[in-house]
Amino acid sequence: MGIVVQKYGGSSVADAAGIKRVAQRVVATKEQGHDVVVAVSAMGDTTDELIDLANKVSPDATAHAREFDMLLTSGERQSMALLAMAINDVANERGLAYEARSFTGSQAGLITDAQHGRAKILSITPERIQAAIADGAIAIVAGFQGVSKDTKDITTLGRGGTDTTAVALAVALNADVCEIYTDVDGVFTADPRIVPTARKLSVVAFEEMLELAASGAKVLHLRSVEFARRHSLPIHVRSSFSTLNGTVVKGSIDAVSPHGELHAGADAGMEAPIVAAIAYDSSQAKITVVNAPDQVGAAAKVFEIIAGVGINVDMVVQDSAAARAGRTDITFTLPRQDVVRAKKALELARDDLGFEDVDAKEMVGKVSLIGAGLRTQPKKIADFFSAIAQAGVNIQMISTSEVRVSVVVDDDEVKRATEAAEARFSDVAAEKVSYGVDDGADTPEIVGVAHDRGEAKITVAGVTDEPGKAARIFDTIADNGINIDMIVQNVSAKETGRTDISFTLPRADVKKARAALGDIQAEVDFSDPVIDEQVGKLSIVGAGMRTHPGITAKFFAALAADGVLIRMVSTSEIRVSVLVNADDLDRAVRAAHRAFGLDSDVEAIVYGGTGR
Ligand SMILES: Nc1ncnc2c1ncn2[C@@H]1O[C@H](COP(=O)(O)OP(=O)(O)O)[C@@H](O)[C@H]1O
Ligand SMILES: N[C@@H](CC(=O)OP(=O)(O)O)C(=O)O
Repeated sequence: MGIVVQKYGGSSVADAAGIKRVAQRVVATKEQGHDVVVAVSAMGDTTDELIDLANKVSPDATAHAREFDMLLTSGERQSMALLAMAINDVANERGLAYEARSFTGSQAGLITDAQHGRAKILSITPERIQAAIADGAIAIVAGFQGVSKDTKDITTLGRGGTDTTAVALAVALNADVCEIYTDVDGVFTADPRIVPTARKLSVVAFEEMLELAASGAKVLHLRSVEFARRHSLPIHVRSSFSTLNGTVVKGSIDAVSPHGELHAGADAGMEAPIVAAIAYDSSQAKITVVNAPDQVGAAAKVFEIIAGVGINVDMVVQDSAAARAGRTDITFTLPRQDVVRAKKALELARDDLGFEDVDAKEMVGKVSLIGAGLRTQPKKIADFFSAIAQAGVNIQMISTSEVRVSVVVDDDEVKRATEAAEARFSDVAAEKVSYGVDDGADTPEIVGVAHDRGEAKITVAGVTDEPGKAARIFDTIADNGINIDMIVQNVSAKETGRTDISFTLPRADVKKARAALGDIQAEVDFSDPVIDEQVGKLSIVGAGMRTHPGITAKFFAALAADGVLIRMVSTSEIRVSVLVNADDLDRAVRAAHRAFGLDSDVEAIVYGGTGR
């Protein structure tokens, strides 16, 4: 039989009893005749405790990047050695003729770049693991760490990175399957700690799992899903505390995947971002509801009206404009043939909704960069914006996802923008995409709800609305190694010719972003950035939203009914994300889950972990 790679998270090896339980499981797999390789995380909350300790010793501990990584990797050294001992005890007791051997990431051949705290895997040379397997041994590999190709220093892949270690090893060793063992029975329709009535999903497509992971469902590390998708390796997420089958992550939501291969060039590194295609679509229109009251339920009403006339919206952006307290603009794109009907329906409701105007632009188009690993490597996104800016094309709207970055531009500029992007990414070709994929009647509206408490929002207000400004801002952010998440560029304040650009980013990067923006403030010319750290992000995800109209309306109405104010909206093809006040987040997650009929009658079991 073939190789099985298993990953055990911190919650599965939280104490001595947990380690012994996992050892039994590993041996049981070996006894079934498989070669077994295990990636293991640090015990329980050890990594958090090490971080707390470092912060007590040194006020700016992360600034000592090399030593910080050296410290954190010690957590995995403990658990790998202890697990190997426990397995060897089980083997001795049973008179089995094999042993377990532990290896650090470096010994396992995990070669990374030199970015401490967020190193990317460049290659894996697993000779020692292969030799151990050839000896009949069980190899235990320390999670979330490697060694830099250039500096030879020890690096970490980022929090939660052991999932990525496991998947990368599975790919390098040509394993049959990668099993991720955790403290819940699989991937659920929402975090079972927040929504006890969440249901376990039996299968999830890669793109849906990417969006869930990118939106905060920490059951899988985002990069592990990206890795598995590139190499078509199924991941089985299951509990180490039960014998139930879990969730298999596999397959694509598209019968036809984006053309171009999802493989990077030879030396690009195993996690290098890939641009598979530039896609364009000139059949779009755009509507802005100008100066709507910024209050609970306003966005819901807009999309209820649109859904009421059977129109399916595509991109949606909303941001509470910093300059006009109490007012907001809501912009969305829709098929061109529906624009007159949508405008009429909205105008009939003007008094009820209290907005100032409906601004309809019939002739817009969308240009998209499609690929892999885009969000965790922001340089490609910045490159895309700058190619379009250099062609003199103004970006009117932006939406980003794990697998796609889209911009809306004037219809007569679609060609120029597409050609510029194609030239920048010269090894890919452009394709016209058609929407309205036939998913079949039984596709669920959404597969799940995810939330994220780790983000902050920055608004750069008063930016001159001309080509190149967004590119310059995001270039600077990318140069500082900050991954941006939601990006909303408002089309507001027509009279001033200035626009607001808001984005969300990991809260831990706020300081760095503030400094980076300070450096270009005079040159790009914008007001002081407004920073809000008391926010939470809520996302609904599912391929079904491409074909079921009214998903946005239903989502927003559920939030409004629970009194949740929507602070910012951004969408991708298969996700709608909103930013809400941090205090509203848990309530909002439950309201959305209920509204889409995802609640189950039985309570989900959380076997361990502290949820930290
Ligand atoms: N959609 C989801 N499905 C399952 N678990 C989720 C989901 N979203 C968030 N989680 C959380 O992910 C946790 C498992 O991830 P993590 O704490 O990193 O575990 P481990 O210690 O195994 O690495 C679960 O306990 C659960 O609270
Ligand atoms: N111990 C590391 C790596 C990891 O992947 O942990 P876990 O599998 O317990 O989420 C962390 O806490 O980030």
